[in-house]
Amino acid sequence: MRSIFARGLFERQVAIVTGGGSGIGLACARELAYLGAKVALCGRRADKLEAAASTLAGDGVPGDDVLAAPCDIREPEQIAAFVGQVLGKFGRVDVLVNNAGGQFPSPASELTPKGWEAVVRNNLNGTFFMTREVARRAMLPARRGRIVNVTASVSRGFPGMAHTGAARAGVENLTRSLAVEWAALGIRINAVAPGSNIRSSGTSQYGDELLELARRATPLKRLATPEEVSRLIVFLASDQNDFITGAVYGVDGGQPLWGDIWSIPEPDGAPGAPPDVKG
Ligand SMILES: CCCCCCCCC/C=C/C(=O)SCCNC(=O)CCNC(=O)[C@H](O)C(C)(C)COP(=O)(O)OP(=O)(O)OC[C@H]1O[C@@H](n2cnc3c(N)ncnc32)[C@H](O)[C@@H]1OP(=O)(O)O
Ligand SMILES: NC(=O)C1=CN([C@@H]2O[C@H](COP(=O)(O)OP(=O)(O)OC[C@H]3O[C@@H](n4cnc5c(N)ncnc54)[C@H](OP(=O)(O)O)[C@@H]3O)[C@@H](O)[C@H]2O)C=CC1
Repeated sequence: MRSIFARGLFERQVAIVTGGGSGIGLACARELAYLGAKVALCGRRADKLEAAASTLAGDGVPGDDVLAAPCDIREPEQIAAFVGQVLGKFGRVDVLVNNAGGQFPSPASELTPKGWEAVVRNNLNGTFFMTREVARRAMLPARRGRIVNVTASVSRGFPGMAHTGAARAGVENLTRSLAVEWAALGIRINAVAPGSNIRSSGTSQYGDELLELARRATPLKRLATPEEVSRLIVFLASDQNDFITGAVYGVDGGQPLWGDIWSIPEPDGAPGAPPDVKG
């Protein structure tokens, strides 16, 4: 089953999915296209985008309904050029899924200014500049639009990846601010926060061992698929969602509610054991 939603839900609509070349973004692009949207995908690597376009063609999506073009969301000029391409080809943007993102694990004390900035630009600045560009050039003039920001489950902090935790928390707060600023202008904006327990091209970079730790730390005791994240994004991106804005939803099997998500090494010199409290 490609979608739990009725075909035609996105008929005549145009959706941008950043990071649509793989994982959760590709699952969203496939589902949106299946439901009738014309889709525009971006990412940094052309080969991933070409493979994604072939996947969509294999799904039966007409080539004219797909635009896949490189764009590094850390670069505002590239964002402006990409949005220009989308408007040139399709003439409108109804849906924006800010899914592109990523980081690298590092103890906070080892993060260099360049490394910190790279990740904040990737996850916070890129999301804001893409949103601003699409809003100004398409959604605000049309007085309609649905934006979904894909963040990460950071409500308990993100030890071992403080840069991305801070950036994702920034996106969540941005989501609330824009929801109010643009409420009267026909735009709804929400965030979806996957746990570290989604089996995707993204988490495969961290290895099976970390995924197994995440599975065990998940009350539902399994990993999820990108499609299970996509269906919530797609609902929030649809016109059927009119009354939800400024919300952040976890798709995480209850993971933030219980136990260690993963272990990070004890810092040098830290006491290895809890204090003896016997009296
Ligand atoms: C703990 C438990 C975990 C547990 C982990 C479990 C988490 C699961 C939850 C999350 C899942 C996902 O997000 S899934 C998605 C995962 N996918 C990704 O993360 C891939 C995307 N990430 C990236 O592209 C990179 O991390 C990012 C930095 C953003 C962009 O990389 P680039 O190579 O373009 O970066 P550059 O601009 O060249 O590099 C800038 C600087 O960044 C730093 N830098 C870049 N890569 C680095 C690296 N691997 N290790 C150290 N430092 C690095 C260096 O200081 C670089 O400067 P120099 O030293 O001068 O070069
Ligand atoms: N899978 C999971 O469990 C979790 C995922 N997430 C988040 O969900 C989102 C999707 O992740 P997932 O599908 O798993 O992982 P992927 O790594 O498959 O997806 C990330 C996508 O973002 C693109 N991307 C990364 N940086 C940039 C950039 N600067 N400009 C444009 N595109 C970029 C990548 O393409 P390219 O390399 O070609 O640029 C890639 O297609 C990400 O934001 C991720 O951090 C959060 C928590 C958990």
